Amino acid sequence: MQNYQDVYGDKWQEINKCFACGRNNPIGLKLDIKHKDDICYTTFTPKTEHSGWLNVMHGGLLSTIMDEVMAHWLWGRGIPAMTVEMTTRYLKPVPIGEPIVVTARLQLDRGRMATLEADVTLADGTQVARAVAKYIKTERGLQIESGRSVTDTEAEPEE
Ligand SMILES: CCCCCCCCCCCC(=O)SCCNC(=O)CCNC(=O)[C@H](O)C(C)(C)COP(=O)(O)OP(=O)(O)OC[C@H]1O[C@@H](n2cnc3c(N)ncnc32)[C@H](O)[C@@H]1OP(=O)(O)O
Repeated sequence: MQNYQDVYGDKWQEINKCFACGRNNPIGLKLDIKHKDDICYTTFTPKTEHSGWLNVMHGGLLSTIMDEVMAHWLWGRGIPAMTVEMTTRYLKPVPIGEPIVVTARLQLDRGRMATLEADVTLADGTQVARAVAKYIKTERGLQIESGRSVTDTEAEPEE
């Protein structure tokens, strides 16, 4: 199965505008997501501009990072997939300025659907959030072209 890296090769990071992992998105988080054994993980230190409540990291942003790491678990194993459902549990506030580790692993892989779980811990190991999400496998993910959603098996890369 082909994914974007197979198609775009070295140009991938130039083209990838993902808010979470794109190196070429000026307002993105530029996450560096790593794979190890049966997990996928990243680290992130929230800054003031990532706040929700005073001195607390925004919960939606935390969910974004968990979603991204879970999605990479699949994509990194050659399984392009899109998020269709996600449930997040916020256990403790994440303080601005404190590094977090976000880890994802596979829960269930059945047919077109994969269920993944993620958790977020502080440097001292305290678990501050967790999530479970469902992903539908797609040929190479989806692209929105001209305001229309298409499977990109129909669309060729421009360069
Ligand atoms: C290294 C490179 C890095 C690259 C890394 C890239 C990272 C990715 C980015 C992070 C992830 C994202 O943000 S993804 C962006 C947010 N997500 C999206 O935009 C997805 C929007 N959704 C869709 O476009 C659509 O739902 C699709 C295309 C995914 C699926 O549509 P479809 O093909 O028509 O499929 P559909 O019939 O609806 O569903 C197929 C089957 O799944 C079931 N199903 C559907 N949803 C659910 C659900 N939530 N829970 C249970 N079951 C479900 C249906 O009942 C059906 O069962 P049955 O009838 O077959 O039994």
